[in-house]
Amino acid sequence: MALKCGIVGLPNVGKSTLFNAISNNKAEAANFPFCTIEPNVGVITVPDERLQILEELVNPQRVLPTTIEFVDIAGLVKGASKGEGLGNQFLANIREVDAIAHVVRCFADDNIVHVEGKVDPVADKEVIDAELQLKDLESVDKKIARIEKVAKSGDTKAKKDLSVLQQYKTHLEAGNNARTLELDPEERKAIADLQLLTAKPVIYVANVEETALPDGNEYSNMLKQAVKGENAEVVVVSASIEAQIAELEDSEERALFLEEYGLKESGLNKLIKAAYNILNLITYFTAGVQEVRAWTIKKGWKAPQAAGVIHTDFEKGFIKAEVIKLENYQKYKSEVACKEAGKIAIEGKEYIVCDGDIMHFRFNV
Ligand SMILES: Nc1ncnc2c1ncn2[C@@H]1O[C@H](COP(=O)(O)OP(=O)(O)OP(=O)(O)O)[C@@H](O)[C@H]1O
Ligand SMILES: [Mg+2]
Repeated sequence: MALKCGIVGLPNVGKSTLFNAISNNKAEAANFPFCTIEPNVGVITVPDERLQILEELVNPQRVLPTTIEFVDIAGLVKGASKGEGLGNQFLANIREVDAIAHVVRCFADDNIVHVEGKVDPVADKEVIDAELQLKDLESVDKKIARIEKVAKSGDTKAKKDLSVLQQYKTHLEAGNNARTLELDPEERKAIADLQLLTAKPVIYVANVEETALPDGNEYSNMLKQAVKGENAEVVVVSASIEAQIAELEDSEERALFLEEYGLKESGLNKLIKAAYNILNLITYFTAGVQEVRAWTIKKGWKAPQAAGVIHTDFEKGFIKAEVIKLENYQKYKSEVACKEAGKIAIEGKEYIVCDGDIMHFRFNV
């Protein structure tokens, strides 16, 4: 389950700087399978301190963190929904991602050209939003046209869908993002096939100058204020600082560097955490002498579905799962000791996997 996060924003706001910082990390952490993919996609490992805990206890041959893909998408300009700039291609790229990291310029630096002539994070965000909303309106209108007749003929499902679509239309036309329309999940199914761009979860990345760290500046505060009602996260980073952090090989050096700027963690870490949070993702682990590994699943997934991310056979032939809680593993130090202490739970098909569970699946093929 490779999670994709698209980096979106106006031109020249720091998207590539951020992406390059992220890609550098990829070079440092080459420890994952299938690392060669298209150049505008960076696969990065998700930092997780629990992996170190397990590594010390299990002493495996290798440790494999889970990964996230970041996609550097071309800058968007006014009129993109009508094909300006890279227009449609760019929007198709966004369609494919699970979440959007919307980079907003929050640094004042006269040397860096701003496409709109002045730094105004709220207006900038609205330019991007408006383009995405126009594209979404197009999708909604198309579907309305498609089902209108059926609805008129009395088909109940089409009638219901039509009413939901019309609500989205009104909402989008009023300059709102689809994600802020409050409907129940059942109703929302009417737009599921449309993959609306403004329905995707979003993280706003307030790109500030380094002197504004760690808490941000007047611009990032304006942005935070403006997106309050959106159920979105705002992460304050300085892309230029991230690039410098990425160049440091040594983890101690990095820690010192972060401390210097009053940061507890890198912006990249903050971004990853925000993405996990907004996408409702959790991590479980497998731990054996050959390999300790982290796996990403959605909150609420049952054991067979969770097993399926390792291999489809695990899901199809699922028999049961043996589950150890991390705190028990830490306390008893080994699987054998956990077993003796009665701390391995045998779970069936209905078990809902929890964040941090150490799983061992039994299956037959
Ligand atoms: N936090 C920051 N403070 C100061 N300057 C920055 C900051 N972040 C980025 N910059 C500078 O802004 C300029 C534009 O950055 P970058 O090329 O990453 O933008 P972009 O969003 O990728 O643009 P495009 O959409 O055109 O590809 C660069 O000169 C970069 O060094
Ligand atoms: Mg760029």
